[in-house]
Amino acid sequence: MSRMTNAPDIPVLILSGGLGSGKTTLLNHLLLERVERLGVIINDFGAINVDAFLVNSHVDATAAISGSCLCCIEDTSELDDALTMLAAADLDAIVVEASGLAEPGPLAGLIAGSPVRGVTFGGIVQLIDAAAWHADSTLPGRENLRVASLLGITKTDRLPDAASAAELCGLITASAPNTPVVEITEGRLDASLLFDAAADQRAQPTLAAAYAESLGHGHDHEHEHEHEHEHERWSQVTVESGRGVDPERLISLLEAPPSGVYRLKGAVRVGDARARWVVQGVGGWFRFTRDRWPSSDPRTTRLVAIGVGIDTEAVEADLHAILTDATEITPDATALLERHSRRPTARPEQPSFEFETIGPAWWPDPEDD
Ligand SMILES: Nc1nc2c(ncn2[C@@H]2O[C@H](COP(=O)(O)OP(=O)(O)OP(=O)(O)O)[C@@H](O)[C@H]2O)c(=O)[nH]1
Repeated sequence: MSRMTNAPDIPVLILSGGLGSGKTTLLNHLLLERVERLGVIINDFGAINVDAFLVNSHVDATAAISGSCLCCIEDTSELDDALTMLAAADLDAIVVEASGLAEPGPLAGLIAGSPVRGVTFGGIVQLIDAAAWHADSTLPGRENLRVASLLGITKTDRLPDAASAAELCGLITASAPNTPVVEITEGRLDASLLFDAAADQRAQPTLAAAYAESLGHGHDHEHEHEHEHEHERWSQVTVESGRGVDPERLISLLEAPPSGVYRLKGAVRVGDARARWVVQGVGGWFRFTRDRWPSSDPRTTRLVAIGVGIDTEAVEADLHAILTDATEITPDATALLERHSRRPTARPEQPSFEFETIGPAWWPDPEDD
């Protein structure tokens, strides 16, 4: 349905947070709840937009921008086109899922200064991965925290105790005293908090407007990038194939990812099985869940590995080495898959299984946990 001409501007919310911090999980939760008519723009750093394939099919309207972080695109026409397309749809809100390497401030500046009619900047929800913080004590920079309208701490279930969660919350609040902080487990956020943040954002001038001003957005499409890009150190390797994967080799890759690889994600086919196997590796953990291929997808295996200082040729060879043309799955392989996976469940008390990897030095020493 197209939008009435006198309808209010659609708020555009930015969902940001480090690699694997839980953005897609939260977005899928919002889409499943179906409390609002949502449009989404999914930005992924990889050449293949794996996230676009992992976002729930209940989305009302969607656009994907791949291959770079939105915060550092020089030509904003792809973003403007996506916003123009979504602005014409009958939506309550648009969520931009930023890549895990994007900087929220400049991205907010892009949205706040966008010349597209019918949309308005609706705030930033910034996720902080408690497990990543516990592993290496790093937090997003103060500016990244302060520009957010809502801060969400994810994966507190992986912290050793409640005191660690309180310590993390205290550190965040010290950096951004005026920003509400909530815990979000397995993506379960009360959607009204998100949309209230958007409403507040519209009611008052924000840091985003200052970013828009400093970037010169709204005046022309080409702009200088003065902010430092943390992600220049990161590289990615993708594989996309009509072939399936060998379960044993896949599990071995997840258990011991190539050196420097922090994030490994995608969806794979195993033999001729009709199930889709979603692969999620973050830091020292991996998850492996079975769901269904969307009807629009011809069961294509897609994997992306992202890391620092990785030997991209070697990683590409490692990803290709798990592919196979075999259509039969042996009983042993089936048992292996079953042992490592759980069907996704709507019941919060039954989260899907997670496994700790025996990965390289990047990973926290299990003894430290
Ligand atoms: N234990 C635990 N795992 C979580 C939680 N939220 C998300 N995860 C898992 O974290 C992994 C990464 O989640 P995603 O939602 O894909 O993270 P993302 O931020 O979209 O990842 P990128 O787009 O690659 O940056 C998945 O295996 C999720 O199931 C949580 O609260 N607790």
